[in-house]
Amino acid sequence: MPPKPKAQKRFEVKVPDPYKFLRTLGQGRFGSVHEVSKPPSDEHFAMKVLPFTCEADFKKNEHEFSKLRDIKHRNVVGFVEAIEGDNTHFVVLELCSHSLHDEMKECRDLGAKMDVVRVYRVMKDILGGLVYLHSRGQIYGDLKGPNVLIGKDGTAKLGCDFGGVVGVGTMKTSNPAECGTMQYWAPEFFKLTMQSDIQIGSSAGDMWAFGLLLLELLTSRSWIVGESSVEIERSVLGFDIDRICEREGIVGEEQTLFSLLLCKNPSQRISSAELIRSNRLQSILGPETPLSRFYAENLTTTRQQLQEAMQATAKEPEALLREQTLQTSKLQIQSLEKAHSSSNTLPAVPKVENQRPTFVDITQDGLLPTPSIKPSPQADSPNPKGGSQRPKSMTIHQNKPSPTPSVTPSPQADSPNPKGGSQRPKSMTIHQNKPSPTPSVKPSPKVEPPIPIPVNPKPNPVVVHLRNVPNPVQTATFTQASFNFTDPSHFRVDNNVITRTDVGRYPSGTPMFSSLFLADTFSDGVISVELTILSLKNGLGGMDFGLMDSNNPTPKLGDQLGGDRVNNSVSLSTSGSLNYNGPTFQSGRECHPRLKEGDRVRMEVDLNSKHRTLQFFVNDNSGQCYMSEIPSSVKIGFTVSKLEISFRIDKISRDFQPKPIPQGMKEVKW
Ligand SMILES: Nc1ncnc2c1ncn2[C@@H]1O[C@H](COP(=O)(O)OP(=O)(O)OP(=O)(O)O)[C@@H](O)[C@H]1O
Repeated sequence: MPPKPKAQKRFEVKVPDPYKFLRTLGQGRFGSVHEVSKPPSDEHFAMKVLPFTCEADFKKNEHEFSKLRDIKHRNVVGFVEAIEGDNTHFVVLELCSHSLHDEMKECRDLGAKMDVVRVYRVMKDILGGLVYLHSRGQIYGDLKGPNVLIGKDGTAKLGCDFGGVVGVGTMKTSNPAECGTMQYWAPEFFKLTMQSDIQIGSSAGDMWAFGLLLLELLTSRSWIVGESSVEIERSVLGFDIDRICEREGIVGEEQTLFSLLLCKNPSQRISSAELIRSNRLQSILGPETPLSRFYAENLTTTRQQLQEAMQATAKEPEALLREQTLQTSKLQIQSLEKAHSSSNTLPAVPKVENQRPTFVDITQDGLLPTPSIKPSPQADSPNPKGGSQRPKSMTIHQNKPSPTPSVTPSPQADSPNPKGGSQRPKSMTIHQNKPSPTPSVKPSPKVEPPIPIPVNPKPNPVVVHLRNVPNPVQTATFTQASFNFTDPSHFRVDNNVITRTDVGRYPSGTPMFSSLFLADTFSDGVISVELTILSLKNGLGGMDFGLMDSNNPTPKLGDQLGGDRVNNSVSLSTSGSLNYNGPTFQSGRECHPRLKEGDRVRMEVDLNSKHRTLQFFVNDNSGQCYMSEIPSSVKIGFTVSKLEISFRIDKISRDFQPKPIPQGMKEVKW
């Protein structure tokens, strides 16, 4: 039995009246931060508890508060009051939802980059705060991700940092460690550290840090590295923005912006006022429309907000949203099709021998009366192009032993179920239909009448009326309809292509993971699910493909298959790592190279073998490890990040001969 984790003690922090302690938000270098309420009002605040040990510290704090009292700007965290306690200052501040660093970390954990529109939106807010401070002759002095807080409405704000710098004056100290964060120091500051009473920080220094932060957000990595101050100094002085732009493919207006921000000569560096006047950020963002503003601000999609945003463009909201997702996924599919048909790399259409597909009722959560389905004559006809072209529509059929004498059922398909109880059909395969002409997608931004939800006119696909689904998806053409969506509003399902549809529709900080599962529970047999990654939006999207113990509750928004909130689950993530959260430990293990667009991923689950194994194949290649002793009853599913991704489920098969585990392959025990 693994040792039980110790129950976490809950510490109540004593806060001055009339405030009431609610919870601890975090710990900084100079004190802790807590969420507090102020009864009888419903308002919540952040309270920084700053202990002081000497008169000098006390005076320094008081001096800083006096300056902060005058600062009122939507892009600077609001200062409410400071209360003096026993050797402690309690500083009451506007409560924010999280820090920019949290957002960056969320993306990095996924191996993804932050959405570019979001990056520029945040940077515009930060610039607003800097312009305000600089225009008052003040500097910020410690600009970095953890010091940028995100308000409840998604607005970025400069945090009030207490220590060597407070964002309200020049920093004069004999201890460089107190002066902001060395990694964000402008090159000119390093020349000063030899002096005993150094002055670090200037408005030009803020702009250097601004450029560095922008670069970090766009490229999802830190460019100034080093453990010691000597190493950091070497890294800053050797920093070459032209080379970085070349390496990262940063061109045009963006490159110009970086060269103006990250130029080593502070007198040539663009000032905050010049930058905001030049409208460079705006030109990179592109012309704003009410809708783009709406998306960019990542506001919660309430129907009212959406309609307000739509009124100006006089479009029907659902149609626009639908149109947008449709066009994106169609364009993605088209371009992939082109690439695939020219490179001939797509897998051949699975050919089902000895079995004649029949059709079973398909319902979603038992809600749907199944439309009558007739087998299409195309379903079994060979692909005239030899399987190299992606057919335009696919269906999952479930095969039953056919009464037709000419059809010999597969021996596995009819073999008695050793465990007796299961009524499931023995084999389930997705068949691909003949190519049909690709619907032409007009790239024109012109407003079209509402695009009807695509209901394939051919008899094969089953139309699933998703219930209780907020826009944009009310109906989806989906065949393996027994997909049980955790929250279907996050996905569009179109001919087995699953696309995350809610990109950019949530306030920042909203958990980004959403899951969907095959409704079947698998308790025996050999099961394989194969999918193709159609779009990772240049590496931005992320997905976890795997299984969990069928006794698990359905994961909630924010839970990630294989992640720390879904016990007894395992997944292969698009980073290529096998993530496992089991009864004894949690781990991530390198299994495959990072997945890319076009990759075919197959999960093979063998519940019949003695050790119940699980293997992932990418483009038919085995990974570095496999899993054994997986639960005896599992649910198969996906967790998709909030970032854009789409993938196509190509095949679900049962009861075939599993691939043997290669000799010497690393075993990961459940
Ligand atoms: N106004 C606020 N609203 C919500 N959370 C806050 C607020 N201010 C700070 N926090 C959170 O409290 C934690 C501690 O913040 P604090 O500013 O004290 O330190 P820090 O910025 O993390 O580190 P350092 O002290 O090195 O600057 C962080 O997680 C921060 O995001």
